[in-house]
Amino acid sequence: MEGTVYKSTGSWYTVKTEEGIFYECRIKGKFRLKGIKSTNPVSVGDVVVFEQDSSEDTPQGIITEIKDRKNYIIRKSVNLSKQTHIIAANLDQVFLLVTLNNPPTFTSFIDRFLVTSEAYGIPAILLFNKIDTYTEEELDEIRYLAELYREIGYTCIGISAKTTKNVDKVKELMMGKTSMFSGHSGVGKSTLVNAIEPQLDLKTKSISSQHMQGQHTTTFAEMFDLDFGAKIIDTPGIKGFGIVDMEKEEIGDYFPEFFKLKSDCKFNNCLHVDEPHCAVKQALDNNEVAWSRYKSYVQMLNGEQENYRIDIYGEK
Ligand SMILES: Nc1nc2c(ncn2[C@@H]2O[C@H](COP(=O)(O)OP(=O)(O)OP(=O)(O)O)[C@@H](O)[C@H]2O)c(=O)[nH]1
Ligand SMILES: [Zn+2]
Repeated sequence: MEGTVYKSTGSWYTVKTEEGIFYECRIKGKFRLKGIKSTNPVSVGDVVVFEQDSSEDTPQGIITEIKDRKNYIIRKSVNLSKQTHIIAANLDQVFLLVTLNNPPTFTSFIDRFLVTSEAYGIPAILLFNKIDTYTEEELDEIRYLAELYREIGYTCIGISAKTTKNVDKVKELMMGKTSMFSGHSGVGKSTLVNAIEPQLDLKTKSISSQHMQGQHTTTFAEMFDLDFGAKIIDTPGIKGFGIVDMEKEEIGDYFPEFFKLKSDCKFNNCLHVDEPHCAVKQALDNNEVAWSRYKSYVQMLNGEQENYRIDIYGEK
């Protein structure tokens, strides 16, 4: 039988079949996954093959195979430094909630998030939340940012989770897909999920309480079916989008507007810093590339671990 993992609690996995039946499954033996040392072989969002265990009253099964993932997000395991924990797999898209203030979301954070999503291969959408609270000046800033990121190719929507302004547009984008919401604490993730599906009572609040963070508690992601034919993956206690180790030469490739120009740089391994005849720097001088983006890029390039390798889960 085949199904999708909706929940994992360490040794048991809740798997839903296409017929809509939930099975509690375990893993037989050890799964080796190419290239990643993971503390959990199977994660929420995985499509798995399992054998039904007919000896039990409640539907149970044994997972025998994991189908290839189209993508996955990870976090470093806290105590086992070389190990990673796969938080979720097979996401169709991720929404980043952004607010200008309360809390402030800086472009460096947005850019780091977008680079990570590019590296993961997960399309990202920017939701500028709390538009009901902004002054005309602040709205101008939002419009400026939205235009900047639209130009690069990212979908941007101004919303109010509180008044439900444009929440229907978010739902439209979610239909038929598996999504995740990210953003700093207080940007309105729970409020938005509530506006989208009031019946759904996410545990985000209780589990993500501050004292749990930073400890080596394992956070269990969970997938939920929404009434209008969408799925969301909730990751209690996880605010960010994880870590991707990347080489300096790769970083520029995850800035889509830089990547487009790269073939016009004189050197094919151009880092767009001091090299002569660099198309990115040229575009920057012509105001065709945003300074804030270039600044984020240089920050990430200059590598200080905290700039891009930082584990932004549970960030404060
Ligand atoms: N005015 C206004 N307030 C909002 C909006 N969205 C959320 N809020 C408020 O912002 C505060 C934080 O919202 P939450 O939904 O708890 O934020 P969160 O992102 O889930 O926060 P964490 O659970 O800490 O990650 C709450 O007081 C909400 O009522 C909005 O669109 N407009
Ligand atoms: Zn260059």
